[in-house]
Amino acid sequence: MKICIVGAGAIGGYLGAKLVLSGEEVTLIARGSHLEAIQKNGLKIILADGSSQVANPVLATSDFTAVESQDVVILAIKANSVSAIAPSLHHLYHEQTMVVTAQNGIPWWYFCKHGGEYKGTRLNSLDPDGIIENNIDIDRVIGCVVYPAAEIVEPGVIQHLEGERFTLGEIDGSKTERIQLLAQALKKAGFKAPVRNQIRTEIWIKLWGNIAFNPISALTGATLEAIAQYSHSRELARQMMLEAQTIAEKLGVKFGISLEQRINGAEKVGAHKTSMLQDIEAGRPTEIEAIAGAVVELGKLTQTPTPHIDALYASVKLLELTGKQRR
Ligand SMILES: NC(=O)C1=CN([C@@H]2O[C@H](COP(=O)(O)OP(=O)(O)OC[C@H]3O[C@@H](n4cnc5c(N)ncnc54)[C@H](OP(=O)(O)O)[C@@H]3O)[C@@H](O)[C@H]2O)C=CC1
Ligand SMILES: CC(C)(CO)C(=O)C(=O)O
Repeated sequence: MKICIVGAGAIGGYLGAKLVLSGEEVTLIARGSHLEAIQKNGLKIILADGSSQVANPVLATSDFTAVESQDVVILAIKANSVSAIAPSLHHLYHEQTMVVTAQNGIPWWYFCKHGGEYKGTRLNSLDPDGIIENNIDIDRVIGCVVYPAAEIVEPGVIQHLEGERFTLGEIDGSKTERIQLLAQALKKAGFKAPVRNQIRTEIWIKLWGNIAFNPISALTGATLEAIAQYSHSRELARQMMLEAQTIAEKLGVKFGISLEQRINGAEKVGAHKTSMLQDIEAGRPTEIEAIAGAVVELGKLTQTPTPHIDALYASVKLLELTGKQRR
């Protein structure tokens, strides 16, 4: 398959490198010193057991116009970067090209093909001007939930920490031939790629942890393990997660695991800095809108009070703002 990874960073780089090594025709879109290092030396992944491999893609570029049409485009840029690249994606399309959203948070397409009273609602926190919706035909979209944890440790080098699962789902829940082909390619590359008919449930289960742990870590500098083990921050996480659960249940989602199991799952990842904390430390914008802003918006839509999420959302937004002022 011809697969283009848009944003070959921590997750996209890990995914892309293993797909290259399994024999897929992979193009990587990256930029800056990371792109230069990939072009010069290939993309190196260091696996959790300390071993490493170098993958040489068909092409590594920052220029969307230099890429030929693809069977699969995997969006592995941060959720807050999608609107900037959406108008360039048409260069990568043929008629059947799939677009896989490999990101944390509520995706911009959440209410597309959804049914019920909120059918077709566009979330302003995610796609205020409709740029994404207008540039990514919804029939191309495949939902994806990212479970691995990884980091760019130096330009051209990705450290994989743990996790192999990329859960997939058509957004209307159907089991299509195209999604099975995609799942097969991911499995051949060594990933777990279950195909689910309720991808929004999977998205909420992942987000359940991110909505609490990512903002708390961004504000305090604490790791997942530390937040889960200190009783007051564990309780704060629980309150945020209860608010999110109430909203999700009003939208028809049924959580198959308990809140305590989800917190314990995050704790087991260990002394890991969340991606939001990594963004704050690097002075980058965060994914606060996809992870918390969208949930605040969904709270208003479903008339669900979200006082704990609101407080953390406001604080991370302020941190971003004052961070920018300091730079
Ligand atoms: N890292 C992790 O452990 C996990 C991440 N996730 C999720 O996965 C998604 C990807 O995160 P992650 O891999 O950490 O992010 P990274 O920042 O590591 O990777 C994204 C890459 O895309 C590049 N990029 C952004 N815009 C462009 C552009 N216009 N042209 C070329 N390159 C571009 C970035 O470059 P630059 O740095 O210059 O902006 C960066 O290298 C996020 O939604 C995240 O929440 C989910 C689970 C775990
Ligand atoms: C913490 C982790 C790896 C898993 O919950 C994550 O999703 C993030 O850092 O954003």
